[in-house]
Amino acid sequence: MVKICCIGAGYVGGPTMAVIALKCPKIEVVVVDIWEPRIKAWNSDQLPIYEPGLDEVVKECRGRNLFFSTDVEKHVAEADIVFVSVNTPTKTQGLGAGKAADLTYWESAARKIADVSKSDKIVVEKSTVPVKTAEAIEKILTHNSKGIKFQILSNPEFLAEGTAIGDLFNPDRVLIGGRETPEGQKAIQALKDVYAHWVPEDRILTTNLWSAELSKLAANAFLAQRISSVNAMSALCEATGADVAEVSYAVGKDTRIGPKFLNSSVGFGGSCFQKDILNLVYICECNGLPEVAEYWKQVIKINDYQKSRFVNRVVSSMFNTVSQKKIAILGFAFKKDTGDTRETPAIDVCQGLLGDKALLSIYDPQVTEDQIQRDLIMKKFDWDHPLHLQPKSPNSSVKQVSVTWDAYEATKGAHGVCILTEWDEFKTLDYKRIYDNMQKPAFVFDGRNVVNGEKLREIGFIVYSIGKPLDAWLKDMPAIA
Ligand SMILES: NC(=O)C1=CN([C@@H]2O[C@H](COP(=O)(O)OP(=O)(O)OC[C@H]3O[C@@H](n4cnc5c(N)ncnc54)[C@H](O)[C@@H]3O)[C@@H](O)[C@H]2O)C=CC1
Ligand SMILES: O=C(O)[C@H]1O[C@H](OP(=O)(O)OP(=O)(O)OC[C@H]2O[C@@H](n3ccc(=O)[nH]c3=O)[C@H](O)[C@@H]2O)[C@H](O)[C@@H](O)[C@@H]1O
Repeated sequence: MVKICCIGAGYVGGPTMAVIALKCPKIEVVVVDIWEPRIKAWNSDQLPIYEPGLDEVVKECRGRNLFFSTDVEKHVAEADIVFVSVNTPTKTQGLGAGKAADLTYWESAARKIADVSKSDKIVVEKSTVPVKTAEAIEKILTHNSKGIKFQILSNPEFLAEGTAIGDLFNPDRVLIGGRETPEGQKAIQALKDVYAHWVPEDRILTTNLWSAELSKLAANAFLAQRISSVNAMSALCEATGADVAEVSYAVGKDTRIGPKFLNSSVGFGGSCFQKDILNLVYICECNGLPEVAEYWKQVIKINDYQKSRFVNRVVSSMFNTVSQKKIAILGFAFKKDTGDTRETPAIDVCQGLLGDKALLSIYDPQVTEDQIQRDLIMKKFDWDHPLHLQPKSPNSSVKQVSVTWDAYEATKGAHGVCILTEWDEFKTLDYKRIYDNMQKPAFVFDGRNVVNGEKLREIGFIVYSIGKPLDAWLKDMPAIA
């Protein structure tokens, strides 16, 4: 029986390995992590991450050929294929701080593999890493390997949160990069055989190591670039009376451009887009390519601009001050169908409003008060370290913030409502009831274009929708970005 071990039981390691176990009943899959509570949760009925469809997959194979354990050494030693899916955060200190990937966790995983291995192994980079990481990992492994042979493969993951199970069941492609030697090709074939249990052969792409590593950074940069492009257009739409949804639709009808990933928003979030682009920028700078670095940096700059533009719009519309005004925040996760708040635009928007002394009342169907308070206090990039290794936040909370489990409670007595995540339930709230319980004039700032602006205007709201023609009220109170 082929044995797979995955180091890192997070948003990628957990779902990916669960699907491999489901599709390959004859392969034993063990997911290991140093973070005990997380492994405990994987072994319970309350999985550590919320992901539609994940519970069913785990239930079917946990205990059969899928296991979760903290015994990293034992399971790495026994495995034929070791996936590494640990954190690769942005460095917060030292050389490359604020841009370069922090490979501390990767290096520690690689050293562990080298230390405990007694047989040859295929080591698979599942984490997103800088191009050329495999070379460094090879050095660590071969340096300590006591004659044991390791083959390194790059097999980046392209799943998106909220749709992870569907993405894993039916991937656009599986990418495997390896050495062009006979041993490298043999390792590629072994991993191909795993995916071939359910992925059609023409969707399994094989490349050299560096192409695979770089393709992952490139794919995220291209995706984020589309959002920044449409968000840049949204500002121009507001200035000219064009409607960004109509522009996106018309542009996306060109088959060369395509319709996906053209939704204007308050900004992209999530654990990877910003981190991976910063990493790309750093790699370009290190390779003496400042123009290329500048080009990609602009994707982040527009994203930051979009978030601050939104805050400015809120404040300027409300007579240039939100001091002591209750503002309801609907949605805190970085997108719908996930409880993940890593790099969510809601953090920047809330911090912006708090900077203007607003009182925030936050509701998200999947995010706890504890998480929200931690996010609002935490320093940039600290969030991307394993929870038990994150710097302890001061034992305090942001006093001007309250968190509720009910949208109507959050909006009661508020001057304004900001919609920051596109949860489906926000489309069907009783906005008349919300309006009746708010201060007047009552504002809705829709950062995801989920509500029907016309209907809300009929109720009496002043409505701002990203990239849509502006209400007369908003035109009279221009926001300075
Ligand atoms: N979250 C996502 O949707 C995607 C993430 N990625 C990439 O996958 C990688 C992992 O991301 P996530 O799963 O989101 O991170 P995560 O933070 O949810 O999980 C990483 C896990 O690795 C564990 N870990 C760290 N060092 C360890 C060590 N030495 N030994 C054992 N366990 C260790 C941590 O305790 C943590 O549970 C990152 O490189 C990320 O860029 C790639 C595609 C999608
Ligand atoms: O490397 C990663 O971590 C992953 O990053 C993204 O996945 P994810 O961040 O989970 O979610 P997305 O659906 O890409 O959304 C990212 C952000 O962009 C925003 N977005 C997305 C699409 C759009 O049209 N407009 C828009 O503002 C979302 O609301 C969200 O805040 C990529 O889509 C995955 O392919 C990749 O594997």
